[in-house]
Amino acid sequence: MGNPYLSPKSSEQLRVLRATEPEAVLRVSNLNVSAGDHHILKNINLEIPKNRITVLLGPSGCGKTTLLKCMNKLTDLYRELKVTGNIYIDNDDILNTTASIPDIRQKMGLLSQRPYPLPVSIYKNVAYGLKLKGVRDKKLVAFSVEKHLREVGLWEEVKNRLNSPASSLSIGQQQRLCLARGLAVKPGIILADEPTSALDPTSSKIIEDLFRDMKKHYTIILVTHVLRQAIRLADHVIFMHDGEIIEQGSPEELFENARTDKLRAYLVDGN
Ligand SMILES: Nc1ncnc2c1ncn2[C@@H]1O[C@H](COP(=O)(O)OP(=O)(O)OP(=O)(O)O)[C@@H](O)[C@H]1O
Repeated sequence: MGNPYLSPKSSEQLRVLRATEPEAVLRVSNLNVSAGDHHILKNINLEIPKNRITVLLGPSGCGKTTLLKCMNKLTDLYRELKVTGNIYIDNDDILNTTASIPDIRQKMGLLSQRPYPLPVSIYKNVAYGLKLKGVRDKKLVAFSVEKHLREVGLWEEVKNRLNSPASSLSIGQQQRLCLARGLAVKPGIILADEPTSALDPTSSKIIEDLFRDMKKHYTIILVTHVLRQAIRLADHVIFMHDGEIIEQGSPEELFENARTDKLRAYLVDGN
């Protein structure tokens, strides 16, 4: 029996909505991060839907990168950071698990603001990811290198110079090479921290188009403070301010029907 307060139509709409809602691949529960007296992340609770682009949006210093760092345990590198709470990936709480850090990180590809290719050839950059996965068969490595370079739209541009140093590529190409390297370890989730901020408009568009295409196979969590990029790409939006989640939901809910003054102000002037 349906809820008597809902009209039959909205009850049906809800049923359809629930049936089509993607499952969550990552769940954050009561996450707090502090450095001394500075409470950087304040009781964060969220779910990341599978095969969607989730955009973490908010003014500079609100904690977006720190949240991303918690998700692949990069916070372990900063002894001054105290992290408490739970982050569930595949029902395993990565903040309180016995799984090794490499095992956890293999589930996630990380794309940072600037590309950091390894100081080796284009080929070896992608092969490195496969090596990490334990792939030794040379034919299989060659097949996979091509596959992942194709996946990021780089194959045609580099197929005749695979042994050239990665540093000989343009910054936009290097960013796609880093993405290919990350994809080679078969992550389910891509963490992207302002991945187009160092790129020219053409290279940025290539990355944006890739993300739209990649969400068929991957879950993407994208940090950006470029509002137009968020509007172009987001399926799900999390708006943060001063270490807190202020609003989260669909782009329509946040961009067209903001409920809080903080989000409304941000949408007007980005602050
Ligand atoms: N290791 C650290 N030690 C002390 N403070 C830190 C540390 N890491 C981050 N912070 C502080 O936490 C706050 C959030 O930083 P964070 O980089 O997560 O913000 P952000 O929203 O990603 O900012 P931006 O958009 O400018 O990159 C900032 O005030 C920052 O100075």
